[in-house]
Amino acid sequence: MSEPIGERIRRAPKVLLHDHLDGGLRPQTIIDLAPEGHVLPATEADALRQWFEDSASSGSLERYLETFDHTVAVMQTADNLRRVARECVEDLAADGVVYAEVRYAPEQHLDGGLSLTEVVEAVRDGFAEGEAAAEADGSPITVRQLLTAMRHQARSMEIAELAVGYRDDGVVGFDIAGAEAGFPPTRHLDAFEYLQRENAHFTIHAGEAFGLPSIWQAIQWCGADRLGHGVRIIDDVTRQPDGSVQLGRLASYVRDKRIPLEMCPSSNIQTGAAASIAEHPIGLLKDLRFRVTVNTDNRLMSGTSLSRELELLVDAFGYDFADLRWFAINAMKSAFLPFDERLAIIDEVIKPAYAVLATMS
Ligand SMILES: O=c1[nH]cnc2c1ncn2[C@@H]1O[C@H](CO)[C@@H](O)[C@H]1O
Ligand SMILES: [Zn+2]
Repeated sequence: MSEPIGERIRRAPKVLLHDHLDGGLRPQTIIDLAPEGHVLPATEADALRQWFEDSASSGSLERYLETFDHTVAVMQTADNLRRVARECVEDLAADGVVYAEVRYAPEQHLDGGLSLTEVVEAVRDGFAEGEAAAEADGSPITVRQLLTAMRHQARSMEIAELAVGYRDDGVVGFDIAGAEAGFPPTRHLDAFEYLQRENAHFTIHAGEAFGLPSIWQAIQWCGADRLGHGVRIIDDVTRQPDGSVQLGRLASYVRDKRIPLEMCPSSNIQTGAAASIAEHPIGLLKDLRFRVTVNTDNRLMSGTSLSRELELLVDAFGYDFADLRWFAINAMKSAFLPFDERLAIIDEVIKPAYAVLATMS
């Protein structure tokens, strides 16, 4: 009997560039670690899991982000951060992810008295523990940190400096996240200019809850290497009555320069950035050969995994393992890991595994 498609997708090596540490906790861990006096919306794991998914599905990014109060609250000590980081790596490895960049905002983890460097080191240690456990378990994975600054706050320069300070110690890049409307990327221009002078890498959440101006600023003012979501680039793509497709100047630039789009289908449906998986712009953008990658965003809030996101796309667009290989290689090419390490994963892990999978389809 042939193996179910979902199981084959899970076993295929996958690459994840956009996953929030504070958006991927196990419900039981939240219950275990909730501090005295913090009232959770549910005290049983399945009910809590459901609450996150329901509450994050309002159609508004702002309301979606409110759910993070309950995850960030349990990530305020070094022990807790280490556990959450270790479990994150274990969960990704079990899902067949071989390389991941996991992001979080260090400035949101200081309420228990930790310093910014203590936060980064606790996550680093948890990732290392998770990598060791996955290796022992026969599912090796490499995980690196992206440090996020919250776009409504004013600590981006400090967080950019932190990212550069830890660039040889598990941190490969920088990001800004949070409510997009009203908080344009140029608000943090000094941080982006600093990172460019330091030859450092960064991605920017843009084109999710706000449209083309946000994407344009992220690329042309701030110099983003990648776009977090970037889904609204579709507003600069026009289908003519004869069925042909025309790209505007910005969309052309993004495609010509091979700027990676970190697309997160389920998350986009929950925040209203896309109507359904079948109508998600990823279908057309992939056909047009944009540098598309597939991501989870927040596994807890979306009740998802990278395998599940891919399976949804397989169902909606009829993708096969050649397409999944293309996504994995696109993502690995777009990673902030040094080139030689990226190449090693592509040549030694991804290509051999998909060569076997292709013969099975
Ligand atoms: O899709 C998103 N768009 C914008 N911000 C987000 C998204 N998902 C999570 N965060 C924000 O990023 C912080 C650090 O991980 C989270 O606390 C959340 O506020
Ligand atoms: Zn995100």
